[in-house]
Parts: sequence; structure tokens; C-alpha cells
Amino acid sequence: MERPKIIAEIGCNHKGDMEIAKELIKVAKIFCKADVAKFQKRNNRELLTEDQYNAPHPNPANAYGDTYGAHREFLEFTADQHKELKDFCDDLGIIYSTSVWDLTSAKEIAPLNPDLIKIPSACNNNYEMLGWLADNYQGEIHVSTGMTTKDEIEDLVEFFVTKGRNKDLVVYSCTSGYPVPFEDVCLLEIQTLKEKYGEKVKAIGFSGHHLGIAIDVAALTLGAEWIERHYTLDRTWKGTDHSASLEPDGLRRLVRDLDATSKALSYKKKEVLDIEDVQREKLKYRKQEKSNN
Ligand SMILES: C=C(OP(=O)(O)O)C(=O)O
Repeated sequence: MERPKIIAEIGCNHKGDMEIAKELIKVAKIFCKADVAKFQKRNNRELLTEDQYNAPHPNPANAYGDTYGAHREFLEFTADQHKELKDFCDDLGIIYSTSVWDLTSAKEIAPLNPDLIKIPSACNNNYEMLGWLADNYQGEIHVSTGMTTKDEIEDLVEFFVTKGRNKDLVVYSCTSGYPVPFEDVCLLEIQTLKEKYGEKVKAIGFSGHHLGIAIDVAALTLGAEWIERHYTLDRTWKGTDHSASLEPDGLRRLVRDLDATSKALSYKKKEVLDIEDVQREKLKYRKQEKSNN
């Protein structure tokens, strides 16, 4: 089977620095062989209430600003910077994408014509933004379903059916937590999404926030065609997402293991494969002929 597409979720792990962002893209493509380098785009004045914007950052050890708003602004790239990152990805031959967290961000990113735009779990109920994207953006829309009820997922898929855009929709199974303990990953939800919506939408994906790379292989066998994992250059860097991210060697091994598993997930094309012929000749039990002499 075809290997799932692997999204290196850079998110805000660039620490607000374009050079680090480009290094992350380069390593994701050249060393890890990921398919997509993904960012996040927010308009913080639109997304946050005045009180949230001005509140002291709840996690001072990881703060890039005194208030939550200042912290978020520090980590934000402008639309022009996203265009520069997309051009950089295009030149390297890796797909650029970003999640959009509000309508303004959607309107800024859609004109860059990325192959896909992601809707984070936190915003999959922003129907004004979803409607605008469905009507104005022609690429694939990938929607994550962490912290979302089954009824809300049903409404979401039906919304895209109504818009005639369900065949451009990829729905991700996700548990929103950083990191997510294994018992809360609930991988079988991939199968549930596949059974319920597999025929209606373009594909089912998995957005993982767990540690390690063991269970992504299981996600593949359950039918995930897109796998997204947080990724950083150094898990000890300042910021909330780094410690729940893969470093380059982890992402490289993830791609390698998903590649190997995808190749292995098939039936035998012949009852005895060519590779087995020599062994069959050499090792297969043969009843000894008894000589009469
Ligand atoms: C937070 C995001 O996604 P998820 O909900 O899949 O974690 C995102 O893509 O920005």
C-alpha cells in the first residue's frame, strides 16, 4: 500500500525566527524525508478576548512575552513571511501547509494557494471560517477532531457535504493534550472515522501528540492516510510544544518505519514467492525414497 503522507508539524517551534523555520523545513525534507512542513497562523487580536490577550502568560518559564498576547505575537509570522516559507518549501520540493485559527488568517493564507490548509481541533466549530474556506479555497481542507463530540464531527462532515466539498476533506482523529498518555490516544477512533466517513470524505488522518513512534505504525494499519506529528530541532528549547515533539532523528525513523510497514502490508501475489523458491528447494521436507536393495 501507499505510505501515509507525513506532516512535520513545526507549529510555533521556530521560536519566531525565520532562519530556524527554514532550517526545520530543510531538515524535515532532506534528513527526515517528510512530505509536508506545517506551520500555524493566528490573528491574535481576533482569536483572543481582550482579557486573554492582556493576561500574564500562564507558563512564565516558556513565555516569549509578558502577556499571553505578547507571547503569541512573538511567535507569529506575517502573511509575507508565510509566502517566503511557502516559496522556500516549493524550491526544496516539500509541501508547505499551515493551520489557520481564524477567518483573517484563512483569508491571508488561501491566496498563497497551498495544497492543503488545516483546521485545528480548537477551531473546527468556527463555521464562518469553514464556510469561507469551502467557498473560496480550492485545495484540500484537513480538519482535526480533538476535544470534539461525535455529533459535532457529524455536523462538520455534513457541512462539507452540503457545500459539495466533502471529497476535498480529510478528517483527523486526534486527542488534544501535550503530551497525550498512550491510554488516551484512542487509536481505534481512526477505524470509527473510517467506517463512518471513509466513503464520504477524501481520507482519514491521525494527528498524534503522544511520545515516541511506536503507535503511528498502528495508525497506518487502521487506515490513516495522513499522519501529523509535532517536530522540533531540540526538545529542550523554550516553548510548550517542544517536549511533546519529535527531534529530527525521531521523525526520520518514523518515516522509515511507516515506509517499511506500508511496503509490507500486502498479500502474497503468488502462493510461493520467487524469494522463497530457493528455500523451498533447499529446506522443504521431502519424504525419503526407501531403496529396496
Ligand atoms: C493544533 C493543531 O492541530 P491538532 O488539533 O490536530 O492538534 C494545528 O494544526 O494547529
